Amino acid sequence: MSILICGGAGYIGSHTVKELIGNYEVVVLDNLTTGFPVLLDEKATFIHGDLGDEETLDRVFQEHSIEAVFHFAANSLVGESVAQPLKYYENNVGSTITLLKKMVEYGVDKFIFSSTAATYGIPDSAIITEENPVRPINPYGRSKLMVERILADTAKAHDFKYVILRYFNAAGAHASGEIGESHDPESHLIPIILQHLLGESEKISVFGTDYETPDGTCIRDYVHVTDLANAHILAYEGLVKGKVENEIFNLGNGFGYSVKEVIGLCEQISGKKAAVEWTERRPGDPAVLVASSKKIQDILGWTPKYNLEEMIQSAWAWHSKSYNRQI
Ligand SMILES: O=c1ccn([C@@H]2O[C@H](COP(=O)(O)OP(=O)(O)O[C@H]3O[C@H](CO)[C@H](O)[C@H](O)[C@H]3O)[C@@H](O)[C@H]2O)c(=O)[nH]1
Repeated sequence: MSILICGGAGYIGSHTVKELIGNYEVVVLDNLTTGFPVLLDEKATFIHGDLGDEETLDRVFQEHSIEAVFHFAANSLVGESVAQPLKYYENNVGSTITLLKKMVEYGVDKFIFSSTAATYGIPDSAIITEENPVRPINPYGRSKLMVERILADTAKAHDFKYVILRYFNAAGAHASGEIGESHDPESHLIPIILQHLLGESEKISVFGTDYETPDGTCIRDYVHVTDLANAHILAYEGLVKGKVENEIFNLGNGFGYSVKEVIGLCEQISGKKAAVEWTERRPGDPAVLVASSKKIQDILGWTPKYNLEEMIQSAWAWHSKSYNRQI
């Protein structure tokens, strides 16, 4: 039996494939629009295709004995989702419906879904639990929340069970140094800072300095991508063993760092100084997002192993090695 990884050539998907290989057969489905061939693991079977395409899915489910699906494939940029909402609803919601229809048709009943802290919107408590109200403030968050609702309905109607993982800010690179975080164009804070420190850009921009936070910049909860990857495997094994069914879990380290603090740590680890431009707020950004991950710790025994310094160290090792490579 194999696990199907939709989006296995992307950042979090590729790190999860690395953790699965050796213990599980892995099939990766990716259309390579935001993923990179260089992140693909040669020990996994790769299918280049779109999960919104029924014929591709027929082929995947007919040719492979799929036991479960981990679904990472999505557009995930808050700013872009505000400018191009229909792209987000079409890809993140529409294509997922096609995938779910085919899973039901072929009797594949286990689903691990990549959701996001963006479903909470502007939280009314400093630390966010799964009980917090979900009021997303951008189309990206709304698209993920819509899928969460669709999963609940699907599980009521069909032989189908799921775990939803709401990630906070994924960061860091694999310990092997073989894979790491990259987007094209780069959009995420830590790679933007590290690429700048490697001389790829003249300056970095900090979006907003007037938030209600101690230093005025946004606070986020960063969680190592390998810790996220391991949470998927625990969730899947929990479904198999009947320990969990149709649950939602936050994934974060429980500590908030401001944009200024992240820049400071990157400077410290790289030994280089950043040129910073202080600019306007970016639409769709809440001031503070920090997770309580107590629920997944209690139920599945997940504990994050890496702190922010280690995330940046691993990311710096990967970027220093690979920034010249066309990825
Ligand atoms: O050049 C930059 C890039 C980012 N930021 C700031 O740095 C923080 C982190 O920004 P990222 O773009 O790295 O991450 P987000 O918090 O916007 O988004 C992340 O968390 C979200 C959940 O809140 C979603 O899951 C999303 O996919 C994921 O990338 C934000 O305050 C952002 O405004 C800057 O100041 N300058």
